[in-house]
Amino acid sequence: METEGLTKFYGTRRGLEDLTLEIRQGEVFGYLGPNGAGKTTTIRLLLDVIRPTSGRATVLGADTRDPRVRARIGYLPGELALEGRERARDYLQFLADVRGGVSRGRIDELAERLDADLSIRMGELSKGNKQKVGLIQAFMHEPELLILDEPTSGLDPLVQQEFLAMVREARTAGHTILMSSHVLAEVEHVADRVGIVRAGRLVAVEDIAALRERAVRHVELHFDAPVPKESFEGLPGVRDVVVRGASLRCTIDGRPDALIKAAARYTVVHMVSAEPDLEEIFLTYYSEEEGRHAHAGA
Ligand SMILES: Nc1ncnc2c1ncn2[C@@H]1O[C@H](COP(=O)(O)OP(=O)(O)OP(=O)(O)O)[C@@H](O)[C@H]1O
Repeated sequence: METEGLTKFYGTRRGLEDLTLEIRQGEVFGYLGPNGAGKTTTIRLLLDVIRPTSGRATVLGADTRDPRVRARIGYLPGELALEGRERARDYLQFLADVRGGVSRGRIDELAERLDADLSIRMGELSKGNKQKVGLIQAFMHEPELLILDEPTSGLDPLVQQEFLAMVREARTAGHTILMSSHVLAEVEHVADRVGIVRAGRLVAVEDIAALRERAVRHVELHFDAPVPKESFEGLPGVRDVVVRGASLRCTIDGRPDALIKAAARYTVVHMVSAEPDLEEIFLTYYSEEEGRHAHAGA
């Protein structure tokens, strides 16, 4: 998937401006931004639901306007309009018959994995069940490209885990996944890269692994005897050092290497290291001036 200078104005209102982005085959790309940032606008442009004011986009090697490309995409819209008296299973079966390419038993298999009740009438589905039906129709034909707008909204944590497993399986099959969210935590365990969009502009594209390496980490070390604070002060990437007797607390920016090597001179009896807080770095993108973090060659 590739866009070049992709721009959409709704009258004078900016939806998306000058998006140049490439998403590689077989990668999971997290598309992040607060409400109104332009995520849905981007997705609608990729699906040719709306047409750009300027710029261009290709998906699966074809122009977005090529009608043949749509069948190779699985799409979960942000707001699903599922209504009526038809039962969810009949609706999904109808879609499967129209689209083709859905193997026998696939709908039931996905429903079981997501714990979806397909006997319910569409108009009576809860928000969570609606989302599950939306996911089933997006995944059922095992599309080469999955475009998922806020896929985890309304799902409980267990179902979210199952959904992430489905995303990983799609990646293993060589498929490409673009998923939007306004929360990094929803995508960080599965995405290879994230793009951050704000007020209609892409402000950063980051490798999740690189982001994790730069992330802030809070660490606690317990020794078998009191340690001198001086041994730990001024170490590269180590700050906020507090020593109380045989315990040390500090914050690490990025790699813990210098701290580990300094600690190795003493006897460490216990260590606590919190998960790196990616959210902390991520939020700085929102408070920075627009464009300051712009990376070329996304
Ligand atoms: N049909 C429309 N007519 C006019 N303005 C629109 C339209 N759709 C979106 N916009 C505007 O374009 C901007 C981007 O909206 P978009 O829906 O793409 O954001 P988003 O990142 O998907 O946010 P959300 O998470 O709230 O869906 C917003 O300022 C929005 O008000």
